[in-house]
Formats: sequence, structure tokens, C-alpha cells
Amino acid sequence: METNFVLVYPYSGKALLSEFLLVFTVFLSVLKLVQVFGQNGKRKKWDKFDGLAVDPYKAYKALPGPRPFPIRLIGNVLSFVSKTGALNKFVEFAKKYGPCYRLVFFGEDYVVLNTPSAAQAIMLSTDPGHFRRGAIEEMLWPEDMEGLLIYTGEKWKARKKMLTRPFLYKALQLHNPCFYKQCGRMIKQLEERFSNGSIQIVDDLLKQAIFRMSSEILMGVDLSETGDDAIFCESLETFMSKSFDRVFRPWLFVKWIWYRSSQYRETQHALRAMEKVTKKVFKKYREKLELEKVLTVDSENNVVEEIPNDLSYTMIEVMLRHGLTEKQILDEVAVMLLVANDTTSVAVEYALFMLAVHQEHQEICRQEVDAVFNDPSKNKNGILDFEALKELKYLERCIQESQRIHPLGSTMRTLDTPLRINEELVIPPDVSVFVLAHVLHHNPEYFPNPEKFDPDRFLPEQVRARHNYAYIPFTHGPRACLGMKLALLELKVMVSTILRNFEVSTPDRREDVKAVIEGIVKPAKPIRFTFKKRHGV
Ligand code: HEM
Repeated sequence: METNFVLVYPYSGKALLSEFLLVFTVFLSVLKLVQVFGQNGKRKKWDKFDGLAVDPYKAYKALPGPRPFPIRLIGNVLSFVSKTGALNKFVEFAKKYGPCYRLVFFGEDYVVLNTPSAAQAIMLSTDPGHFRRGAIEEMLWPEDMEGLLIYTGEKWKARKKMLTRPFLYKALQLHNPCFYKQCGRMIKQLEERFSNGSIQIVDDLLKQAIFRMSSEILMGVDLSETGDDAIFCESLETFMSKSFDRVFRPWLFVKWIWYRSSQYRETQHALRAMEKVTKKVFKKYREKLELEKVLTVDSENNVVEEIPNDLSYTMIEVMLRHGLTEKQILDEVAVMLLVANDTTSVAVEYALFMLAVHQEHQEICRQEVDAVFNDPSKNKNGILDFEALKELKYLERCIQESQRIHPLGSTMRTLDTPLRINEELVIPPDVSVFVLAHVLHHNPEYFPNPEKFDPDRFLPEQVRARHNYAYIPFTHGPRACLGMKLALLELKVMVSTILRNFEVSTPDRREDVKAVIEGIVKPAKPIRFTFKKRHGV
């Protein structure tokens, strides 16, 4: 039996939320001051709320909340710089101040929503005035990037409609072999790395496997076959890290400085490298469309012919058929792969971690996995039948429970129109609302003993008895995650393949890695696993 000790995410911890908040506040305060003297600082005045029985401003002012620092630009930021971590502070404030409370961040007003019904009010809303992402989120994306994640209003609506189809379950089913091809490669790479028996870092291999799956499904091309996968993946990483460098160097938010910075040059260099790869992909599709003599849009981008709705069209093909420009398509693919990669690979690691800590649950999952993989009617040359994947019910519940304990998402919206929460509370425009999945997922009213790992919380009868918005790893409603089904499939295939090939354990105790939860996206501390190869598989 070979044993390998593996480090995942040896992260410096610089992305800790509290540190981020502190640095960000100082510089944002300066920027804000500049803004106040400029046009952008002027606020719309809302003094008429026709048809509302409540005055939203009065109701808002009556909300409880921690006392902000007298200087509004600092507001409540300091309340979250705490040893217990910012997320725990949010849980603590939810207990103290109840379902809705006020905060002031960087001179902006926020209402934190802590109950499923309040979360439902914003997530289910179809009012375009409730679709704008929070100011902080908006600032993080470079101004010249486009895409569904960034769009609001009609642009968002049209793009979401356009892109929904390639992410349907039936469409993803057509890519079933791709999941196993890329997982098989990952297992081989893991084995190669472990062969010398030393401590190894493997998060790159998990990430690459997710990247290869997602990119093949979105683009319809296996980039590893043309040797373009490494360059594309690296360029994405560079683009992401250099764009997000601004969080720790907020002066880069000043456009004049940004366009002259080395970070900007590196993002442009990365974009050009990705462009080179996508141009090859476009060429393949253009030839196909040429052959089909497809003309679906006129020079002004009006649809002149009904665009066929074929489930086999990949995301790129759909966008080409709708007449999007190459820049628009590249932006969409880059943004999509960025959000897809970081979230899904971290979710895989959290799921593995929970199963490594809770060996008894891992064993049940493995028995389930073995039963399905050992059935020749369900396993054809290492590719599990798409329907058979649904039989991995226990594993599914463990993944759901892992996403409950370690959710990666939150929802922030800046309101352009009032939002009714209930009969007494209407939140006024210009206020941002914030829903933190971590807080809802740790509410003992819906998840008794919330720190306990208990996959049975996701038994159908328990799910039915619970408020639909108590569990929101991908959020719900019109702006919910487009890639949810893809992410869940990738998670299930990857975790089941790893369990089939390795016994996973961890020398870390759950308490030791609590700090991991404090990271914004990436774990702030290394998570260590031991992978033991299973024989005879
Ligand atoms: C475990 C993995 C993932 C998690 C936890 C996750 C979570 C989320 C959450 C919480 C949102 C909504 C944020 C909000 O309300 O503002 C979201 C939006 C989004 N996600 Fe994901 N996501 C994951 C994977 C993916 C993947 C694989 C893709 C695509 C390939 C994707 C594409 C998107 C897009 C495009 C949106 C924006 C949707 C819109 O604005 O209408 N996500 N995701």
C-alpha cells in the first residue's frame, strides 16, 4: 500500500476577509472623497413612493444594527476586523440583530438579510431595478469586460435567455464521456505525482481537470488535444490574479493609473493569449456555419431568422449563431471559466475534506460508488451511464452537506427601486442588500446543530419540510447560478472517481481548518490530505 501526503492550497492567507476589508476601506475612502466632488457622487432623490403604505426610509432607519464609526466612510468596517473572523461576526450579528439589520460600508448603506423569506424577496424578484450587483462586486471586474455575470437590465435578460440552453441537464448529458475522459487523466496525473512518495501539491491537478471539463463543454473542443489547455488556463489565472490585485492596491481603481500599470499590461497580455486560442475555435465553427449557410442576424444584429434551438450547440456556437462579436464571446468565455474554475475546484476540495474527516460517511459513499462502477450494465469502459450517476444518492447528500457547511456564494444587489421584504419593511433604493449563504446555512432553526456534518439533512422528506431558501449554495431565482447543473455534475464525477481510486484521510482536525472558511474564495490555510491508492480497482 502506498501512502502519499498531499498539501492542497498552500495559501498565504492574504485573502482573509478582515484584512481585505481593512485595506480596501482606507483606499476606497479616498476614492469616495474624490467621487463626492465629481458627477458620479450625486445621488438620485427618491421622495415619492406611490402605493406604498410604509415610508421605506423611515422603516430602514428603524432597523437595528451595530453602531457605525462616526466617519461614514469607515462605517461598520471595524466591527468585522475580529479574531473570530468576519464570517463568524455575521453569524453573531444575525443572532443579535435578527432577520434584517443595517450596516454602513465605505459610505454605502447595506441591509443584511438573514432569513429564507427575506432572501427570497430579493432572489425571486423580477424587477430589473433589483438586478444590479453590489458596488463592490461591480468594481472588481475590469471596466472593459462584458458578460452575463456583469450585465444588468435588458442586456442581462437577453444574454441569460441566450445561454440557458447549453447548461440544461439534457444538453450536458451529451458531454457525459468528457467528464470521465478528463477525470481519468486527472487520476493518472495524481498517480504519477505520488509515485516518488514525497509530499506533493495537487490542487493544480484538480483545477486543471475542472478547467478541461468546463472548457470542452463550453467550447466543444478539447484544448489539451491541441496543446492549448496549459496556456489558456495560465492566462486565465494571470488575468484573474492581476485584475483582483486591485483589491490590495486600490489606487489601481483610478483608471489613469490602471491603464499605465504593469498589472493592466499583464491582463492584456493574458487576454491576447486566450484570444489566440479562441480564434482557432471560432474558425472551426465559422466553417461549419458557412457550410450550413446560416444567416441568423443582420448587420444591426437584429434576428432575421429564427435561431434553431439545438441542444448540441455549445455555448460558443450559440453565441456565434446570435452574431456576437469575437471580443464579446471571448469575454463571456473568460468570465464563465473564471467563475466556474475557482468555485468548483474549491467545492471539490471541501467535499473531499469533509469525507476525509468523516470516514464513516466516506465508506458509505465508496460502497455506493463501487456498486455502480462494478455493474457492467452501467459502466461502459470507465464511463458511467448518465442515469446511473443519479444512483449515487448518498454521495450527493454528502456534497450538499459539504456545500451547506462551506458555501462559496453570497448575493449582493444595489437597489434601483424599493424592495418589499414584508408588510412592515420596504427597503429604499440606493441601499444595497446582502445575503450571506453561510449565515442562512448555519441557522439552527433550519439546520439544528449546524456545525455537525449530517448528510441526512438532505433526505427528500427533510428537504420538503424546509424553506426552499434556507439552502442557497447557488442561490435561486432569475439571477441564480447558470452553471449549477454543470458544477454539480463535475463535483459528483470527480469526487466519485477519486473515492473509487483512493482512500482519503486528513491529519487535520475540523477545528484546525475553521480558518479555511474565512477565506473569500480560496482556503486561507493549507488543507492536507493523505491519498492511499486502492488496489484492484
Ligand atoms: C460549486 C460551484 C459553483 C458555485 C458554488 C456557484 C455559485 C454561484 C452563485 C451563488 C451565484 C449567484 C450570485 C448572485 O446571486 O449574485 C452564481 C452566479 C453565476 N454562476 Fe455560479 N457557481 C458555481 C459554478 C459555476 C459554473 C461551473 C459556472 C459556468 C460554467 C457558473 C456560472 C455562473 C454565472 C454565469 C452566474 C451569473 C448568473 C446571472 O447573473 O444570471 N457558476 N454562481
